[in-house]
Amino acid sequence: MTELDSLWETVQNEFKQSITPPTYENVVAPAKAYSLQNHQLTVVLPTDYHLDWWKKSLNIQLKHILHEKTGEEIEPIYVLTKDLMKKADPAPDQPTYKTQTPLNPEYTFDNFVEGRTNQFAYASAFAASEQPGGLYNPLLIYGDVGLGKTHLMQAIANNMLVHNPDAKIKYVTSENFMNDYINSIKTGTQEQFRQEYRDLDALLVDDVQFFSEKNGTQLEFFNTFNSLHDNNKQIVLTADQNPKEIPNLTDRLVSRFVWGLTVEITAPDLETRIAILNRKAEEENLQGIPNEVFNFIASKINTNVRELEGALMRVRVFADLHKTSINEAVAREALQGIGNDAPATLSIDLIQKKVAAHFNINQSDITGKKRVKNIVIPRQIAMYLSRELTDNSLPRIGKEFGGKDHTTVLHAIDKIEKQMTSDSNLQKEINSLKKDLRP
Ligand SMILES: Nc1ncnc2c1ncn2[C@@H]1O[C@H](COP(=O)(O)OP(=O)(O)OP(=O)(O)O)[C@@H](O)[C@H]1O
Repeated sequence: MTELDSLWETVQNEFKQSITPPTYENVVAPAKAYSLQNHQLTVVLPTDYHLDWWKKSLNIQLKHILHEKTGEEIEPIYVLTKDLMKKADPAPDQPTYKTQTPLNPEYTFDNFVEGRTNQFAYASAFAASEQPGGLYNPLLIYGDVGLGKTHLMQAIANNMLVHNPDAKIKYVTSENFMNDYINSIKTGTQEQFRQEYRDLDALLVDDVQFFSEKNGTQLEFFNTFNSLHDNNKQIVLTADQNPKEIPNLTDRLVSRFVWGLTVEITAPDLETRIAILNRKAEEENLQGIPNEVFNFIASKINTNVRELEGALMRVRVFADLHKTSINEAVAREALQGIGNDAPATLSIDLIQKKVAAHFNINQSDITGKKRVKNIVIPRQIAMYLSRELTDNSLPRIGKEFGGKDHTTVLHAIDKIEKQMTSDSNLQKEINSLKKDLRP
């Protein structure tokens, strides 16, 4: 039994205990797990009726069980058997390189919340999808885990398919690519492999940092890349860091990766996190959640959007189990020990001390009134961090900065946010302070 089979058996057993026998027999038992890749579990279902049922009534619980069993936030994707057959279509005994991960239809530009830290990536991805093979080729999106790289990458594919439903698009992880390549060597079917990877309108490869040290695969990918690029076919790549910093990637591959446009996504700021939570609640049909709940979750989970979604889901399941509506107290209880406990432990005082030490000035300068540049900027940064890393209100922050008005705080936050979009050194400095404050 494969790991996936055994996980799916556990999942089905969990459902068995919580739903009625007829629902189990008719809806859960016929569902099969097809693949688990890239935090996405593909579940294959026989009919539209099953699809509807899983999406509307079992989705949340499935996510919850998967999280409990694996410790990870896994997104289920539901596909119909007939659609999967169309996609895979394997001829007997013949390896096929079409066994790509299906696209998640929910990963669209419409479902993506734009904010300061992902705006550029969003705009570039959208432009690439409107004019594939054009200026932004390849488009490489890089950033930490769970910040929306795969979402944007698949949104490109989904949008290309809206314009041209026959477009030949392949979405794979770099690991898939390597496995296909190795398989083709083993079975002497390299020609078929090459044809299938090169006869595409767009190739999307997730997590190219995985190519590190895999020299044979790098060479094969280099050739695939050149062939597609020479024919003006769109290439989209993601990585967890700037390709120039990925160890053991050949220079020529790195130079190809950065040929078109390289864009970074960084962790969303507080406002974007709140907007994302609102959007997710809407998508899940959760109505009437008070704003304090969104504020609380967003200040607790401040790095990874996947975890942000997971936290909202956890609060929802917790409220369901306790048969209560979602409020701040419920959210606090449900998320105990999850994310950072910044609101409780990280004080404005500590932020001021750290920022002062970092810039070699006194804490009294930070809270004081001096208007010289080498003090004003650290002061504004400290205000910005107090808003980002704690759940203190603007008036409260103003008070702790020597009794300043809340509009002064707002102005400082605004200024730092704007400056960060054009000044990557400032961005790095603030990220390093954040890490220091919350290791
Ligand atoms: N700005 C956003 N708006 C809406 N949803 C988002 C946004 N950013 C991320 N998400 C959601 O967060 C989850 C994680 O995103 P995604 O899988 O694209 O991250 P990633 O950067 O590819 O992570 P990894 O490196 O782990 O693969 C997805 O469900 C995605 O839809």
